[in-house]
Amino acid sequence: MSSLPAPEAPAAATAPAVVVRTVPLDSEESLLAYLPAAGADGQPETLVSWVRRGDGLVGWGTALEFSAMGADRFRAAEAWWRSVASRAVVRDEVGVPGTGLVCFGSFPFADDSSDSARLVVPSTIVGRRDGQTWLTSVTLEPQLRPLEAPTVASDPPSPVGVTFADGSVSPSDYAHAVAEAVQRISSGRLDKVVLARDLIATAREPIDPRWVLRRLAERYENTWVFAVAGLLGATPELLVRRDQGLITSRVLAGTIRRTGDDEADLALAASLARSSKDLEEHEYAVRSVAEALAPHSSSMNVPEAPFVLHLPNVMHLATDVAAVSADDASSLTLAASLHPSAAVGGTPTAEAVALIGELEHMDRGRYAGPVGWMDARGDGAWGIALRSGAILPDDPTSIRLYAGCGIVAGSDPESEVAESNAKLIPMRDALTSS
Ligand SMILES: C=C(O[C@@H]1C=C(C(=O)O)C=C[C@H]1O)C(=O)O
Repeated sequence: MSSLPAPEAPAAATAPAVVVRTVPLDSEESLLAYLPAAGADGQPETLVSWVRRGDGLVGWGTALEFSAMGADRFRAAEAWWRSVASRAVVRDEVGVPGTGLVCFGSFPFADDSSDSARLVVPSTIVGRRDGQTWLTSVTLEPQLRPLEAPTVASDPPSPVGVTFADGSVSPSDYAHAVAEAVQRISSGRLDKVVLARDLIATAREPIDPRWVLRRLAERYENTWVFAVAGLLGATPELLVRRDQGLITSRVLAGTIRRTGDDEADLALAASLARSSKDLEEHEYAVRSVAEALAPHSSSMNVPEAPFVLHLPNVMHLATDVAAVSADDASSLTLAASLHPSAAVGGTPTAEAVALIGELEHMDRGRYAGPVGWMDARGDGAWGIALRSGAILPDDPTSIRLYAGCGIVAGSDPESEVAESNAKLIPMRDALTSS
């Protein structure tokens, strides 16, 4: 009888035990102001952020990190996190979602991406929820140490001499891909596919992510401003949040560009809310989220009609789905079961993802994948990494920006190029304006 291969060592045996302490912090300072400048021991990619309207989490330093690739990346990350959480010694004097042990994560969109999923446990975290601020420290030392209050960092320098160049998909390549997708949709093989393109921005000096994050937070208050392992952005789309038994998701699909004239924009918002092309695109996205959450929920509220979400650059049809959690699936497990939603993949999912692989000619990396945070209880929030860019790992002066659009039977290639340009505005402006 041939012997079976030895089972893999359980991750719990390898994840080191961390000591975690959370204390209240008396502060009204903006969270992003705490992020330290990159230095010899603080490379820019160790900064993490998940901030909206002043609340959220920022962190720096790396106590632990994990990476995984391929189709198994979510499961591997979840297993690692459980092992870390089970071995952690935690003293939490605040006790709300986001205190105690917390990781930040970012996942590639595609199973075959050459990029890897990352989970990071920062050594210092400053968080705020409903005006209550706290400080968390994570160490590998067996002793609890007294915590030092974090200091407000100096203002980050603005990027200098930024130029933009086509990435792997030029606007005309993109228009061709959209036209081809419309044909495939007309031939009945699928209903919707989301196609994306990229742009490379290059500065004269390494880009300070803190500059970008501050600009995004100032201008895009209806978004979550995120940073994980060099991926930065301001996403208006919440894939899923689990907060003490309540599950929520903000689904976006259906977009119109803003003109800058408030009255004209109101008329456009009304036309978006009536547009059958956009309502159809939106319906696919809402349905994909409701179906994926159903097995984990005891009751769910899906509003019948979307509202219009106003951002400075675009307006979207939006639906907030709410559900009561029926099992102990963590926020990451929920995010994994929702990914890729029809907002960034298409309908049906398998056909759409295959068509993206065929027509897009680009590795999305972690763009359009889940990005967010999770605590030791599994509560957390995961956005879809949109309106974002990834600092090139081997060239910190450059960042690859991405934008995509949902394509349905009625889509027009030139309008989709224009829509993708509008979706690039937040990151372009954050890199160029003073
Ligand atoms: C794919 C992106 O955005 C998604 C596509 C949308 C659309 O096509 O209407 C709207 C919001 C997002 O779900 C992006 O910003 O890159």
